[in-house]
Amino acid sequence: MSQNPCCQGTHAACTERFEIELQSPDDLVIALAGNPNTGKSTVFNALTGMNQHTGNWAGKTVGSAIGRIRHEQHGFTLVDLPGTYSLLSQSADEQVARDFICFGNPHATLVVTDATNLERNLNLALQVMEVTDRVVVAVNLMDEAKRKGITIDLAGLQEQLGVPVIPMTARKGEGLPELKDMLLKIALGEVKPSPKLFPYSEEVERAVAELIPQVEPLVGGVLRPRWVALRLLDGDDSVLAALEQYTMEPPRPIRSGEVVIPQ
Ligand SMILES: Nc1nc2c(ncn2[C@@H]2O[C@H](COP(=O)(O)OP(=O)(O)OP(=O)(O)O)[C@@H](O)[C@H]2O)c(=O)[nH]1
Ligand SMILES: [Mg+2]
Repeated sequence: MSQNPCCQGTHAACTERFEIELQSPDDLVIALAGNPNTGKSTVFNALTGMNQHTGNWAGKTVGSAIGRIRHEQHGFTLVDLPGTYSLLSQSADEQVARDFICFGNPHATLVVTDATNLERNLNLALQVMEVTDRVVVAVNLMDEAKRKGITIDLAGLQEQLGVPVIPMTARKGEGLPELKDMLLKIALGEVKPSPKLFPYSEEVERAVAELIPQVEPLVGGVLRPRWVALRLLDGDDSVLAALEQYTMEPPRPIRSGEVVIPQ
């Protein structure tokens, strides 16, 4: 099974940093990201039913939900991240989403998008694709798009992004079986997406190329040097602090803050 390089120890050690307890060390961890109001929680609830609980991120007031499912004899732990427009760590929500995708070592990240607002939503998807290859884009609210007369070239989108695109109407459960199958294939490494990263201006690309050799020894093996170089050019060095925080010995997990929703 493919692992992120940050997972030098066990996979559980990675998720413990986020106070997420895996039921089994073989659990496949899936992160759910997306802009606010795109139906993330609807997808999450449709997948997990009531088999979920809320968790609090260490030292943060931001809540998240953690759910478990079984699919094709594999256990999945799903982490519903706060809705964000970007991963640029300008808010606590964005920082939580960024940190989990970067350091929580999910086996796959699902980006839920709104079919009626795709252009704006793809911004986050493109940012996630800069951090990890293991991405699925769900185009949700397909019923709303149809109602508004919006048609989406799904095959063209998939081709241009280089990652699997799954159309969904989560409210009616449409697209869920296809989504589960794709998440499993990516988590097991049977499908290896090749995100097509969009080049920045010549000037930015030149600066990135100059920075990469300096960034690589600091972050190589854990984060993508290109992505870190882009963050530093943005004036955001919080990613380096996060790197230090999450690559230290994991703290002993405290789970007393978790609220279990009765089944
Ligand atoms: N028509 C339609 N509505 C949907 C669909 N999926 C979700 N919704 C509705 O969209 C609204 C937002 O859904 P949520 O699941 O709460 O969205 P979210 O992304 O979790 O929202 P935040 O957590 O607030 O960012 C709700 O009213 C859902 O019922 C869908 O496929 N079709
Ligand atoms: Mg939600």
